[in-house]
Amino acid sequence: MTDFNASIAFVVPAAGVGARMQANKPKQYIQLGNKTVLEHTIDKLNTTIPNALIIVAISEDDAYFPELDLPSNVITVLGGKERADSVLNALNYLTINHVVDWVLVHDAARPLVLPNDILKLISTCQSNQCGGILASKVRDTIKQGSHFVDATVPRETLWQAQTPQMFLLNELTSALTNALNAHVAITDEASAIEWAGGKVQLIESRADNIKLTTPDDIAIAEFLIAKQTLENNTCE
Ligand SMILES: Nc1ccn([C@@H]2O[C@H](COP(=O)(O)OP(=O)(O)OP(=O)(O)O)[C@@H](O)[C@H]2O)c(=O)n1
Ligand SMILES: C[C@](O)(CO)[C@H](O)COP(=O)(O)O
Repeated sequence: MTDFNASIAFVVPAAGVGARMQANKPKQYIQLGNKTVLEHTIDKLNTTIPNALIIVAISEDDAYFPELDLPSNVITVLGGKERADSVLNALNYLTINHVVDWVLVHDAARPLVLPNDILKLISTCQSNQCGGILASKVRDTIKQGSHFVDATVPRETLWQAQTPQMFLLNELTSALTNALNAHVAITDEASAIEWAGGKVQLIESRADNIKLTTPDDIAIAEFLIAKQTLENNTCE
């Protein structure tokens, strides 16, 4: 039975180019207020579990990361061709170099996550001894089609997967390795666990834990980061 306070590490895939953002730099290095997207994201993880190991996967030609002011519990590994490859590189590093039970994978491009939601994910997964993901329930009517509607999809059981996604390190490493070797299309960690026949808990999160993807996401993120900063300062 894993100890309730089993060791935890974070993996942050941050090796993407951010093509859909159409910016002059990878989106994880866009400035939101006084910090970059990645610095905000790392701050949220450090606030959640102070001094937990944070493994950041960055691209080989990343000239921005060395300019950041980051704490000593942040370590980098090389990213890969796809997000899943970057995550697996980090998982393999963790497996070889550290004793970790649970790993939480969180997109660098999701700086708006709230530590309380991450803590809810951690406590639920550790209590139930089952991996899980933050997700938000679909609120709009969902249509399927390309240029015309083919069908309206019942939304009662539809969720939008977010991150962090939390699993036992050995379980996720094995599932992701096997899924990628089988050339399975993996867009999140849960997909690999599902493919391997594992269970994934859905833990409801806020809809504003968005992944910065296209230019219209920036204004939303700037507003929400400023709002969170104001609320944190008011609480102190
Ligand atoms: N080879 C890759 C691709 C993506 N990511 C990371 O995975 C997260 C989510 O991926 P996505 O939003 O798709 O980022 P990009 O791939 O950079 O975006 P785009 O598809 O628009 O290029 C991001 O933090 C991104 O940096 C990564 O570590 N390694
Ligand atoms: C992991 C993820 O953020 C969950 O919604 C999403 O799958 C990442 O997709 P992307 O195409 O790599 O941004």
